[in-house]
Amino acid sequence: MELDKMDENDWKYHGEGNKSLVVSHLQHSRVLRLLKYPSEDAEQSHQTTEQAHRHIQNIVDFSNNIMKPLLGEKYIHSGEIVKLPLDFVRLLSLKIQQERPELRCDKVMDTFSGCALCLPNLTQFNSCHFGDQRPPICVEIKPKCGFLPFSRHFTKDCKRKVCRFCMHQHLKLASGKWKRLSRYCPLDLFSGNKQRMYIAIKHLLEEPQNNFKIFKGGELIFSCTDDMEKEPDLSALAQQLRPYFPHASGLYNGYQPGKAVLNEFIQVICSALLSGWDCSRAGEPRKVHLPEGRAHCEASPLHRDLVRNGNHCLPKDCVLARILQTQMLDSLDIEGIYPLYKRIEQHLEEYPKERSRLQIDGPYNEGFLEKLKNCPSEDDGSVEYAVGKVHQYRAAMTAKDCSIMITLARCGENEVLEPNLEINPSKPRFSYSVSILDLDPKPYEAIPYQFKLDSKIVNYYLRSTHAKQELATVNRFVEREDCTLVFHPV
Ligand SMILES: O=P(O)(O)O[C@@H]1[C@@H](OP(=O)(O)O)[C@H](OP(=O)(O)O)[C@H](O)[C@H](OP(=O)(O)O)[C@H]1OP(=O)(O)O
Ligand SMILES: Nc1ncnc2c1ncn2[C@@H]1O[C@H](COP(=O)(O)OP(=O)(O)OP(=O)(O)O)[C@@H](O)[C@H]1O
Repeated sequence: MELDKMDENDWKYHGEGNKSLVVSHLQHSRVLRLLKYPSEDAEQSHQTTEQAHRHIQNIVDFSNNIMKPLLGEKYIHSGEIVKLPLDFVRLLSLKIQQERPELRCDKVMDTFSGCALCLPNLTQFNSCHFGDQRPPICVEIKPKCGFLPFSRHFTKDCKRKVCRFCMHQHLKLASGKWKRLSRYCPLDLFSGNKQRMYIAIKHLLEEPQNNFKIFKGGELIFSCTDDMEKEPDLSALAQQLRPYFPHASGLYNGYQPGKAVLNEFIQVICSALLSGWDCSRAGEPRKVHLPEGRAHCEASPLHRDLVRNGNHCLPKDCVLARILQTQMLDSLDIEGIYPLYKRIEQHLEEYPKERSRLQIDGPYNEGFLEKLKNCPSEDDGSVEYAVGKVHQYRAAMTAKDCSIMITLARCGENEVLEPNLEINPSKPRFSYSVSILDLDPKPYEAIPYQFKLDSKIVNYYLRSTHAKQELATVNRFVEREDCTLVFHPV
């Protein structure tokens, strides 16, 4: 990429989240990830070139030096900072504006600094591939938090029974963020149990929200649409996927072939999520077990027996296990972290110069990782303990908000693959690559906001489920009253 010859016509809109916007190159397998600002005060709130550069450098450092050792080198592409010509960025911003989804237009792309992150396009296969004409399929999953927290600091018991994602759904529905409740439960996806994982992915397909996307040849073909009332078109998706599962189309003698295609597709995703074990090592892969009682969410629509009696563990090196273990660095929950945050704030009031020694705002280097890893297991009342726990919490928060990209390519019929590239020898042959993206550090200053949000989510969940229970009781009572009238004629 020649930075002095950048042409906006070589790039197209690819996607965006809350904090960044991504464009992809038309020929090369690269993307640019640019920062975003709230549109109402973009002129005032934008960062100087130097600040934006520092911000993106922090993202790269956090990804490289903190998240990579925790999640595993092979899953992570941290990218490199590039300085783009401002004319190019402004023209690019104008070019892509009409393609942006309405729900993201409360923010504008950074056209002031010229700084961006250049990354491989993970929706495409980077190695030249495999004699098959079909373009690669890429599945993006934002799995969210996969365990029930445990902490003696809880003020509400329901946090031990219902996971944060399922509780949050009620608040999101009430605030109008989404129009339907998702039946997806992260604890099912992270269970390692194939039946539970299958159903979790099925629920993501039925209601993708911002947790599930599919790309074909780098183009988005399935996600939540701007018209949130509209249900996802699974028949159209099956049609798109049919060429990858020719065998499935013939199943059931043509009866509901779309279902057979989606069924096989889900199984391939499950296999990729559970893969990662080095086949060359002898013996069975080591497993990660969640402590009993922390892997079952009472709000999951799955049948209790399936959840309680199945086999629930993850192969140790699979992407889900690595993400889950990092999420579980949050061992105190926000209710335990908030008092430690206040301890740090008090300390910094007295000794403001300590901010840099304690690496509150970075740098995200070996020193930061040491503080995170060597945090004492018991609270000795020190600021060092508080800082270690807060650093752990922040890495865990990043892992709770990251996304997994699984890129799949069909192998040509006579292809000979390296053994760890093949998913399931008895099924259609796919090679795959699994990556983790969006590993930005979560700001230390956001802890008070997270504390308030947590209590809002829990209180709203309790109110809305109690209201429903009361309504159900009243309905039952009214039904009984109806019966009384029938059986006691006047
Ligand atoms: O708080 P949550 O769980 O709602 O997560 C936020 C996400 O909402 P979600 O629930 O996934 O729809 C939210 O995603 P959306 O903008 O809703 O797609 C962001 O990822 C946000 O992170 P950041 O502030 O941009 O760094 C996320 O905030 P963090 O809590 O990870 O900082
Ligand atoms: N390297 C990549 N290759 C291909 N697509 C990418 C890449 N990085 C990001 N994307 C796409 O761009 C979208 C937005 O990127 P990203 O999730 O990093 O944004 P964000 O603003 O940080 O998200 P969040 O809302 O979680 O804070 C992703 O959902 C993904 O579809």
